Amino acid sequence: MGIQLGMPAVGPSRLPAGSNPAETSTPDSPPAAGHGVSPALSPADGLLDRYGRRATDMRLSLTDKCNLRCTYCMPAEGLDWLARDKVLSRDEIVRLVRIGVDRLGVRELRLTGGEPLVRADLVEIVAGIRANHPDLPISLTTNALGLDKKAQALKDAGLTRINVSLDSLHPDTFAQLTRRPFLDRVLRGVEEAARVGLGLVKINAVLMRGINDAEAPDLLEWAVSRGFELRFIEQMPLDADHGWTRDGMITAAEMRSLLERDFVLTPDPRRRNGAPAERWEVRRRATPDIVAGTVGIIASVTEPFCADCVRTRVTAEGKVRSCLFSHEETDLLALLRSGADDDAVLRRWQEAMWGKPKAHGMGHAGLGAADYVQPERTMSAIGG
Ligand SMILES: Nc1nc2c(ncn2[C@@H]2O[C@H](COP(=O)(O)OP(=O)(O)OP(=O)(O)O)[C@@H](O)[C@H]2O)c(=O)[nH]1
Ligand SMILES: C[S@@+](CC[C@H](N)C(=O)[O-])C[C@H]1O[C@@H](n2cnc3c(N)ncnc32)[C@H](O)[C@@H]1O
Ligand code: SF4
Ligand code: SF4
Repeated sequence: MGIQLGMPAVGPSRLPAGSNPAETSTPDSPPAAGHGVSPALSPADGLLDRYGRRATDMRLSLTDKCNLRCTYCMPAEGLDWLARDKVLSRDEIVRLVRIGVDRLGVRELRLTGGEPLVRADLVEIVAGIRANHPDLPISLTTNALGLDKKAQALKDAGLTRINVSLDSLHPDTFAQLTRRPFLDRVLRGVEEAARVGLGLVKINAVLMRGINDAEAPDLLEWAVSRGFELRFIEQMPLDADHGWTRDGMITAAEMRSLLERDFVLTPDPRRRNGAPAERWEVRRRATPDIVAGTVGIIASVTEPFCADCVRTRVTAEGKVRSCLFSHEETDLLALLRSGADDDAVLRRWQEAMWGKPKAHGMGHAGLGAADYVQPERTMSAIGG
């Protein structure tokens, strides 16, 4: 192992049995070196952090642009979009993924944004990554606008799976939440993704009090009857309008009780493996002996999963964010463009991840707590 400079062994395999230093019951301060002071890590250490977590799930934002304006994410007027030359090019993306996978232990890739489908070279990006990594799971999180025209090409290029964000099946509610009247187009995109075999299709829905919360059981019925896996998401304080409140948010517990109107939920026995979604088997009340499908609940606020976090994020500008809620970023794009070799890039990436906060961008979990400071970037600019 490459940890030197008197650093204690902190990798997961070297932790005391039964303990995880990222659990909220442990002290807020890191177990070793202060923030920014990283030990000499070898490539074999991968994307290890001070709390012993190792990131294997790379989430790469392809653009900050989007054609929707979801109220919990973007302001109505949009944002100041990045100039094209400030954004990772296809070749830079392919190279970063290669370094992550071949050198740093990345085992799955999520392409996100902004809206990844607005990138004209999306199919070429997927094909370029797939050419290097025949077995890498590559998934896309998208609002599905225009997916009906691109789904087959994406499948052919090597995309494995898709997550579509869809908060309502009612045109008016959809338009209220996204500030755009495009429900039909999104539904066409979802259907085409399923048709070409970009499955298992997952659907992401953020529940907003008084807007789409009452629709939760209908959304679930729609999803399970089509073989989709729906995930309900607690709203996080990452919106441009700073409109989030703890009381306004629909909690995971509320979500479960909303669904109980029509369904019985029982814990899914499969392992969670650090995934944001806690999964439940779904049975309709009318046919309680038949498992109709699965639902996931993503309780980032009330039931945080930071202790098992395996995610590393790279923004469209090529900056590493070790946590969704980080206040620090590490520029890899400038390094790539300076002619640096792969070793230099991977070292910088490792240093960034070593400084990963314990939870929610802080030394403890607590979205919306008195000491929580919302990051400057919105969810769309981070890469959700
Ligand atoms: N707090 C927190 N929330 C996250 C994180 N990653 C994802 N989420 C939340 O989970 C939602 C769904 O993320 P997706 O990228 O669609 O999918 P996923 O759940 O990570 O992955 P799969 O189940 O493998 O498709 C996001 O919109 C976020 O709200 C994370 O690292 N931290
Ligand atoms: C930022 S979007 C990027 C990809 C694509 N535009 C989409 O909407 O799927 C990724 C995910 O973040 C979620 N999201 C955005 N803002 C959020 C917030 N404040 N709290 C929780 N989830 C949020 C969206 O619902 C979406 O599922
Ligand atoms: S959640 Fe996705 S679709 Fe909605 S505004 Fe944000 S980036 Fe766009
Ligand atoms: S908030 Fe940060 S540490 Fe927690 S799960 Fe998300 S990215 Fe990981």
